[in-house]
Amino acid sequence: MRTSPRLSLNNGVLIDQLGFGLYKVPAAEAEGLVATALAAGYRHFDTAAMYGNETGVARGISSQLDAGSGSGGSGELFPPLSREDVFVTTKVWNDHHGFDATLRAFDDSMVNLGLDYVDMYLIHWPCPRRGLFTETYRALETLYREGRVRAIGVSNFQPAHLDRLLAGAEVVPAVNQIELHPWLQQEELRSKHADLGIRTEAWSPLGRGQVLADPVIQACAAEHGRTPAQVILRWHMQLGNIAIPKASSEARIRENLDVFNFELSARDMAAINALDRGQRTGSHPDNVN
Ligand SMILES: NC(=O)C1=CN([C@@H]2O[C@H](COP(=O)(O)OP(=O)(O)OC[C@H]3O[C@@H](n4cnc5c(N)ncnc54)[C@H](OP(=O)(O)O)[C@@H]3O)[C@@H](O)[C@H]2O)C=CC1
Ligand SMILES: O=C(O)C(=O)[C@@H](O)[C@H](O)C(=O)CO
Repeated sequence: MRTSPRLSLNNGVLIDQLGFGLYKVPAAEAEGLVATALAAGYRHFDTAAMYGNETGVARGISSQLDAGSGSGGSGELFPPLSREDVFVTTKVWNDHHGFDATLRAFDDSMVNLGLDYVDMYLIHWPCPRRGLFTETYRALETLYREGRVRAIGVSNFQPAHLDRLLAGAEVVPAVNQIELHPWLQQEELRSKHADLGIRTEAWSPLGRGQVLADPVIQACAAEHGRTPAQVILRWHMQLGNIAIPKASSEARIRENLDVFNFELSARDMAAINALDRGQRTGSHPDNVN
């Protein structure tokens, strides 16, 4: 059964607020991890052409389609999982910017994923020096109008990139997927997204694991009898972010989804909000081309 609540995107499409990220997961391992995550209750998967694992993600999903979607081995019977229950995001990589190249990249991703449609297609990075993201986005709008993708959006867009995109766009991006965790809280972007009706999606929501050691997070976890990962993911949920943590073991996969039965107080939220130090674990979007 689905565990995460769903949020409505700006076109009414629903997305699970907590999904599963697949960066640096080899295709052969993706199959097993996706199957494990589905059995645990995840229904939202974040991949990309650049991750090289779309075929493994597809195999993991199809291994569970029409199978009982058990949520914990209790022997209960659940309805079979169908394609419509699963939300799959993939992304066009930087070397396929441009209208025709993006349409070709999308076709390749569809073949890899073996799907009739993709739930969400994103521009992975704006690549400002290539100067092609508006043209790339026109290809996404075409795919959206053709019904091949249910929602389109961007990733790693800075405020100026969004302004430039929106000046010529017909479809407001459904999400901007950005690096976001307690050490990099992206307040300016979050408030711009809220004004524009764009959902904020947090990549590296655990700061690639680095933020787990933060003493404030550790103290909060001890106080609630939770793990540091659960505290950080709960913080994301209470802020209204979509978050896509990656994990490599069944125990962590389940732990990260088990965040919907406790609440951080206003004091906890304020203490975590005070941890922002503008610290990236990945590249600055202006430097990726
Ligand atoms: N659009 C973009 O440009 C980007 C998108 N992404 C997306 O975001 C996803 C998540 O980001 P990612 O960079 O993977 O980083 P995360 O913040 O999700 O952290 C993942 C790291 O935390 C560890 N971890 C996960 N859960 C736990 C836990 N419960 N306890 C202890 N350690 C834990 C993992 O270890 P282990 O794996 O060993 O379990 C891994 O080392 C990616 O997989 C990808 O889908 C990421 C980067 C850029
Ligand atoms: O994971 C992704 O989707 C990425 O694009 C990156 O992790 C990226 O390659 C990066 O952060 C490099 O610093």
